[in-house]
Amino acid sequence: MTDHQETATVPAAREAGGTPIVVVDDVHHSFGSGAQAVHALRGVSFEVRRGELTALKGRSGSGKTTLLNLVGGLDTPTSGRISVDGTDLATLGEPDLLALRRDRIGFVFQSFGLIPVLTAAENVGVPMRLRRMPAKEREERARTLLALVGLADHAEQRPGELSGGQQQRVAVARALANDPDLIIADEPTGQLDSETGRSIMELLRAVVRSESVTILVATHDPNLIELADRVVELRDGRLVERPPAP
Ligand SMILES: Nc1ncnc2c1ncn2[C@@H]1O[C@H](COP(=O)(O)OP(=O)(O)OP(=O)(O)O)[C@@H](O)[C@H]1O
Repeated sequence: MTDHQETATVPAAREAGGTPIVVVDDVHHSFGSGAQAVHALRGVSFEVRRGELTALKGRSGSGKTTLLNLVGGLDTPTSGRISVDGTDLATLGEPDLLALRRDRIGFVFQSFGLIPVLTAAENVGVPMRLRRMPAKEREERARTLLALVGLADHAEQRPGELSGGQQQRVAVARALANDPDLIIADEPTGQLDSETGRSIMELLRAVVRSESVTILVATHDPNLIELADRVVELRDGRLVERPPAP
């Protein structure tokens, strides 16, 4: 862990005085019931501070994806509370959750999730289309974002014509399309070689500053964790507590 990092226990975050954009409070989540139930999260509490890159680390099966899905409003916790930007997700109906996911949160996945028949620019334009942004404005913003991620010359290429790293750059541009407050990234470097993976993390690091966005990224790659401002570690569905940084 580098000097600037802290572990995101709730008291540490409060002491440091940052405003939280995500508050996870005693969240439990199980899949199935009875003897077959899998308790993926067993009482997790932490905060994600605005304007920071928080890494969520933990071995395979520790509950990272489950937690990201809950924070992104893709699933509802079995118990406990999650708020994003001051709104308790439990108070939102499906249309409001949909609007939150569309307008306030950008998602980046391990498998890129691009639409193969669309060009890079059209893929970046998809979230803006869903918001009914006029075509000209949409195209201009898609090009600006592709330039931001270093793909100005690749706007007309389809995903199959791009490398894995380039595809993930398109996905990062798409996640930024609606100017979100928060980006949730689940193992964004999992399908990339280590050098390309590091360049994607450096890109995420850069957009935290340039686009004033907050990022919560799950990864079990120790090399990538050092680029985070703050690290949250899950083990068997529980947060690993560490003493506060000196
Ligand atoms: N839909 C589901 N139904 C049943 N069990 C599930 C489901 N999704 C996840 N689990 C279980 O919950 C636990 C946590 O899984 P999760 O995918 O959140 O872990 P992870 O840390 O993201 O792992 P990985 O790094 O492999 O993606 C695991 O035991 C997993 O098998």
